[in-house]
Amino acid sequence: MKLTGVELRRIRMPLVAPFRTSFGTETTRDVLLVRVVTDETEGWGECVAMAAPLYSSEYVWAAADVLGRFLVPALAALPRLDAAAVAPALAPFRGHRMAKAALEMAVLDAELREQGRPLARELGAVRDSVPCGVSVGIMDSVGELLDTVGGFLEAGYVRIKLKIQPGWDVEPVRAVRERFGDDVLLQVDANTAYTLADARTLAGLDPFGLLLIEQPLDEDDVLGHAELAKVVTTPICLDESIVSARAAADAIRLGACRIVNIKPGRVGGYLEARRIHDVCAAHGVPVWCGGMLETGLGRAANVALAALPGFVLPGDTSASDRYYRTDITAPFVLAEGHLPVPAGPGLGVEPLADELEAVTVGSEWVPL
Ligand SMILES: CSCC[C@@H](NC(=O)CCC(=O)O)C(=O)O
Ligand SMILES: [Mg+2]
Repeated sequence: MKLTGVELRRIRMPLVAPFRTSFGTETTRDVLLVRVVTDETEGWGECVAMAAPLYSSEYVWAAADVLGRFLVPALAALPRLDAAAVAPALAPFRGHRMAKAALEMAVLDAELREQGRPLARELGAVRDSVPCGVSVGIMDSVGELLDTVGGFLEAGYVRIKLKIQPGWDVEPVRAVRERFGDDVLLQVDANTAYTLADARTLAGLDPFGLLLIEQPLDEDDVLGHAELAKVVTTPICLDESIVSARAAADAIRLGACRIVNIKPGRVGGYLEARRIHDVCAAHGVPVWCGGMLETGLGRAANVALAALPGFVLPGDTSASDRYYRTDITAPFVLAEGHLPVPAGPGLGVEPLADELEAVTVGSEWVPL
């Protein structure tokens, strides 16, 4: 393939309801899309960076800048373009994994479309549908939380994840257990809101049979998670800390986690995500696919990834209507708690022109 054009497109997608975590409340998703045009076809990538650097150091304006100023020109200089060449070409530029992931995703989509191959098959999928969990934000009251959880269980979600923070942890978990019973698959996500001094509080979650406690401590505190794992019996799962296959191997060997949340955007792309899957499988560590409120483009790729053999826990791969009234692709609709793995070439989905235009707030072609 020869790169002939790259479009950076900004869209704004209002959420159906505010989504509150320990680091803030999201009401509208500010998304950067990357469209790669080659001499043969085109492909789409989605950057998962948030509007502000609150989940990680990346944010959407910085991603757009580093793509336009450094990453796309580095790709344009390649004599031959394919997805495997992207990460090595971008390696000299430090960090910016979410920006790099979006560009690699677009090149991968274009390459696979040209070859007529589905992403799921390219990654090594073994399933044609995946069981879906759902992430539930921090609420103003336990009553509101119980109504929300009840609605998602009604909708068929097979696993509930509750966002927690100091002061909103044991009580909401206890209330969900008391209302919906012990059989509901239940886990929590702290988004780094605790410190080792909170070990006792976190151990207070142990009686509730949670699948895992996700990223209780700071992204950099791998040894702290290993210490915490000696006090808390619920398995520790890492998200923000796992930025690469090497980070996954180190965290597992240090005893910092027994489960890994894989997010392709966080780790630099779907090819690195597969490497993390393989490292975890080699260590007998279960993985699941995390989410960053993706549109149908990222959702399609995440569902394909979640179909790999090591993804044995339901992921945050919820239906389009969990966050959006109207998606920019054909919506992902939950059927008996599952989403179908796209079977078409590349991502298997593409933006719907009218829906995409309706949410577009900016577009620029990067000079090659
Ligand atoms: C705005 S919060 C994004 C990061 C968060 N993601 C989720 O909770 C799942 C979001 C989704 O369903 O896409 C996480 O730390 O796992
Ligand atoms: Mg998380």
